[in-house]
Amino acid sequence: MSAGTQTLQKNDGEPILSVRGLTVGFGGPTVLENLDLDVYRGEILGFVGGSGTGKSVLMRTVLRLNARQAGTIEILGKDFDRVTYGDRLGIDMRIGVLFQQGALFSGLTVLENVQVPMREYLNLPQSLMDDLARLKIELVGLRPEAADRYPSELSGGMIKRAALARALALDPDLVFLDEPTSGLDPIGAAEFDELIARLRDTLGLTVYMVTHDLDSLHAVCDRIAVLGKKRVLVEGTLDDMLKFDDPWVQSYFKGKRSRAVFNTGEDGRKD
Ligand SMILES: Nc1ncnc2c1ncn2[C@@H]1O[C@H](COP(=O)(O)OP(=O)(O)OP(=O)(O)O)[C@@H](O)[C@H]1O
Repeated sequence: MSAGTQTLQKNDGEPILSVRGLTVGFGGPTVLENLDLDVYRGEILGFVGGSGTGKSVLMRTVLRLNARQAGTIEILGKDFDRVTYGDRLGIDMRIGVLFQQGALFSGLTVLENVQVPMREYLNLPQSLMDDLARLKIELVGLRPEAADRYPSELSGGMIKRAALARALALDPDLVFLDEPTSGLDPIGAAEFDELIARLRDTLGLTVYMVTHDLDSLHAVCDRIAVLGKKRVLVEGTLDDMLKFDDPWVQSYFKGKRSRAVFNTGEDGRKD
């Protein structure tokens, strides 16, 4: 770990993702600098930070969609810089992603959307892909009829569920969720949180969730990581956040809204 990141809660589990000394920029000032982060197998990690701090850049870099200037990324036990083409394919198949707006293909039905990763990576008969896709659709709590609908015919909550079904198409070990509850009403958001927790428990998923949603952090996240000053300022439990001496972290976790969600007093203690 570089000196800048504080890990207040020691976690003896196995990291499924380990980032060290990561620096990313786009020609101007760097967006991320000397960033360290660990995500442990089986956990739900909530990733927070102010707007524009680089949460999406980090996620995209870990997904190899952005270049990096420095640093190492080890994912599912493989160092990015030392992987063969075959390793990369293997890694990609074990990672699922839910982008912020769902990013479904508008010209494809839900069933066809869920089958996109299957077509890309597997060579299966159509009837088997149909069965598998219907299973995933059921798994995320959509009714069977939703399979034949187009994205424009779905509500916001159904789009998120369909996108999650697609992210789960290849039975991944690790899923990245970019603000999964944004745009959902509080009931829809709470149901989605429950779904994430259930999938983690039943499928043994590891979940990396970028979120602004205090309810989600409280309800389902085992640990939280905070991005600020171009790096992960602190990783740990909610209690660790409440104790961490940084103005942004303090106002985020001890502000009026947080106090209502986390049931803490102004001093951060549980009421
Ligand atoms: N491809 C790119 N080229 C140039 N600058 C970029 C690129 N992608 C992101 N940035 C810049 O990186 C910074 C971080 O952006 P990013 O989208 O990661 O923030 P964020 O933390 O996800 O914000 P939000 O919570 O608002 O979504 C921003 O200043 C953005 O303009």
